[in-house]
Amino acid sequence: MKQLDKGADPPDPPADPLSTATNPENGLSRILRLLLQELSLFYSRDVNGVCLLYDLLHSPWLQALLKVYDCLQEFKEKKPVPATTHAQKLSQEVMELLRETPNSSEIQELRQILQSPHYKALLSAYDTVAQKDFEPLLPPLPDNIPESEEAMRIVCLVKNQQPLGATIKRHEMTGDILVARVIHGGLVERSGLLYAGDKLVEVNGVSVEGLDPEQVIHILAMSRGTIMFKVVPVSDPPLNSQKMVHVRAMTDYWPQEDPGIPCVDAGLPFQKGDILQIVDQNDALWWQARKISDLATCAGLIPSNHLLKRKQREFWWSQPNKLHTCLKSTISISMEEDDMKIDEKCVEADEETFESEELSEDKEEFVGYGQKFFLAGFRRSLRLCRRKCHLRQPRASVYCPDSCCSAVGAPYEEVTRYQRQPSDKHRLIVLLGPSGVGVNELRRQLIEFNPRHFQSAVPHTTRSPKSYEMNGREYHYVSKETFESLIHSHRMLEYGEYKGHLYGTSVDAVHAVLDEGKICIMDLEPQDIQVVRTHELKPYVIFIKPSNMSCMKQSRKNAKILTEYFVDMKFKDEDLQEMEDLAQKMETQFGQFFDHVIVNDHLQDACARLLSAIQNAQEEPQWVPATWISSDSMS
Ligand SMILES: Nc1ncnc2c1ncn2[C@@H]1O[C@H](COP(=O)(O)OP(=O)(O)OP(=O)(O)O)[C@@H](O)[C@H]1O
Repeated sequence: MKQLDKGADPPDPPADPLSTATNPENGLSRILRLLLQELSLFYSRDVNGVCLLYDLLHSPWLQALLKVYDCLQEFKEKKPVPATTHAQKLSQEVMELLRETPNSSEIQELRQILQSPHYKALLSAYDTVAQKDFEPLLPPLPDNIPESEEAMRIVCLVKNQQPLGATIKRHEMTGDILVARVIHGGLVERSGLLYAGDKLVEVNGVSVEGLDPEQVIHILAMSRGTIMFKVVPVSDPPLNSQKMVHVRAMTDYWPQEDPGIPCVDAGLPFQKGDILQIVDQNDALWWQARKISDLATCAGLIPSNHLLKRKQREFWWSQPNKLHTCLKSTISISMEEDDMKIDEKCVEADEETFESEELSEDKEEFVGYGQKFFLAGFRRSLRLCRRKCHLRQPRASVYCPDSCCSAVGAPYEEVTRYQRQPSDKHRLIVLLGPSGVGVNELRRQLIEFNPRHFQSAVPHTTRSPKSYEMNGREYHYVSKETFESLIHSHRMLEYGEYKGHLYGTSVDAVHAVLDEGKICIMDLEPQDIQVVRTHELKPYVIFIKPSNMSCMKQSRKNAKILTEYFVDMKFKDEDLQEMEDLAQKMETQFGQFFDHVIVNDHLQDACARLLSAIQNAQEEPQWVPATWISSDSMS
């Protein structure tokens, strides 16, 4: 922005070239001009910020914007009528005249413009609007309408490629065919002519009395062009005064596989994690919703919260062999298998050897921005402990607080848009993925890339510090009693036991990073996601996924899997296959919690995508559980 010298006289406000077009008494441009005059008095006195404000208000773009606004206001007030209702005819006349005029480059250009299909279409649209020629042509009313049919309404709809957007049903007692529901955004709803509850009497002159709904649907399906309905209107058309609600689907739903749906074609399939806009909850069983990724389409039917919960429960009980989240996670099973597959020829080393071998001090420390930084939270014991997460029995209560049935959980989670303000703490970044996919590698790369911006929380342990370690640097060294009291007071976000010692990350350790204004990057097992999903931490969960097998074989040629043994081993094909299987299980079981998915193929590409995802999470509006925001306003 151009700054003026302080103390200098401000330039005169520019002449208003559009003043004849705007109302000089009410226009915003005029108010702006007066404001500029006022400000010019302060300008010479160099009052703080006035120069900046003056320059802003003086900027040509703002002035132009306000003039456009004034013109639109004036246009609105004038309620303009079309200058002509026959623009196409006028254009043809001009073409005739041009033919008689001596040729020049301008005339040629004008002729080209008038003949271009876009221009012709524009004039045709203009004429249609000017002549108000867009109402459907209604057939004449029949002459011999009996007295008793006075309450009937004749509705004509012009069918296009899309479905009509309404469902019908037969009244259980009277056998009447009724409009069951009108789909939001569909042809029927947009026409405003038919309502849920209207009784169909005739369709295209055919009486529907005694017909099955399927037969009526067949008549409708066979109809082309205009369809005429004779209906007895419902006495009180339902008013849609409902608030629009957004939810995250916590489960998949396939209408084709649901025998209970009233109309399969009207069903909206969705997958866990999809954000849905619920536009109608009038029906206790079937709601209407759109996917946020596809708001232009008309709404579809989805089971209500109550109904879907019932379906989930029935599904679960009918499939006793299917793994249930509250019984045992798929992850812990694979971990056990993993343990059993370890090569027996390897010689186990003691923990001390691991600690000093795997992360010698030069790996934990690095210099960036002329400063020494320490990498906490990458120790082997802690990572191996995470793998043994199934030892953490008490965590099951998070999934199954009341009974096994409640573990099915709410099928929809209400969400709202959240935009982090610059003064807010950063959102916690959670990385998760199958073991060996590269979560720690990516986390390390991020921190090394910008240690002043990214940091891991310092974990807690009950093991005693080694001679070269410092309390609060590698770990917070605490007694078993202290650790357990942190667990019982719900201060541990994740924890586990490894070789007789407890390891874990506390919520306070995460806050310590966030309080420094940094972004805390956390590596988590998926079953702990629920614990970190709080309004205080507002975690953004990024799932790190392996790429396809051939790409993995290529990229992991020199990579090593972390093992419980002294030597880390190279990836074998079975390891990569296991990683892929585990990734799939994680997506199936926890995909609803993932805010973003990154395929870790080429390390540098994956890092770049991770950086951009984190930036978006902190700076762009995101869908978060509505409870996070309401608890913000309450606090
Ligand atoms: N994109 C990649 N290309 C090549 N090698 C990679 C890539 N990502 C990670 N690696 C390597 O793969 C190995 C395993 O990665 P990492 O230690 O980060 O796994 P992890 O997901 O943290 O699992 P765990 O915690 O079980 O060790 C490491 O040697 C790492 O350098």
